[in-house]
Amino acid sequence: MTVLEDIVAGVREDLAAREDAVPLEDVKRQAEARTSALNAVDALRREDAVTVIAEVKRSSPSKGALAEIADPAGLAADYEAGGASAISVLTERRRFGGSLEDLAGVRARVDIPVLRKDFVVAPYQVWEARAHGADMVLLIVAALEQTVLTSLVERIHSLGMTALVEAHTADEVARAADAGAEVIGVNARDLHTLEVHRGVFAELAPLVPSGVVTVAESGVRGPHDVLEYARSGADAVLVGEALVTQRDPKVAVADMVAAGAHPALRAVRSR
Ligand SMILES: O=P(O)(O)OC[C@@H](O)[C@@H](O)c1c[nH]c2ccccc12
Repeated sequence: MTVLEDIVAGVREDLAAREDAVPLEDVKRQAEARTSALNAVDALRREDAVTVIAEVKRSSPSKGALAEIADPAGLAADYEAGGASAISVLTERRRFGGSLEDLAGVRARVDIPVLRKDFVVAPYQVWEARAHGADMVLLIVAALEQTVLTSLVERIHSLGMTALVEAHTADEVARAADAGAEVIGVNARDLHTLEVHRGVFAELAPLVPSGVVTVAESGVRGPHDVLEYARSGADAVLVGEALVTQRDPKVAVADMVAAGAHPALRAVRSR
């Protein structure tokens, strides 16, 4: 069993328990009571700069515990103040220490789009995301059959949200595009082995259809990596570990945002 398969098995067990506890009809009612989702595509695509999606993540399967994060909403507010364009909230419990409460708390605190970062395999989780205020939902191509992927993208879009569809190979980029993704993430981390190869982004970014927002995920250590991903064609970068482990996350985000707005990038981005 790969790491990804192991995580998804745990997610399915937790999902079954929630489905028993809260009927889908109730989740739908909560989702419908929410104000409309924010437009994540507009927030992430900027003519003149690479945008930063800052992540709330307590631990990870590769590194174990990263940060306590007693106040996820406060951390997200710091990210927003530092200039982040969106917030990613891990809601997976077993390996990442997250929850849907974290998501709702962050949503209540910031005015920028919020991503539910989890291993979404069923429509129930998409309704849950909206019920807890998500504007964006992550879908991992490697974890989903194509028909399921396509129907989840449609469900996310029909609820007014944006799907961030994550790929790690050329074939997965093609599948993400075929599924109707408006935002495609290239994850430098292989979720089967957890190895990070930053070069994967530069290799795959040219395969993302024009007009689709391109997100570079994982492995950003600081502003220089933001610049590097930007030069390789990223519209946005998604950063977790390098932010949650900083003493001053607001300053850390601001430094990355500044790197993404570097004047030298304008020439690259206008090509
Ligand atoms: O902490 P990093 O290396 O900055 O990575 C952030 C993000 O890309 C990573 O958390 C991630 C990317 N895809 C995922 C899928 C599930 C869980 C987590 C992830």
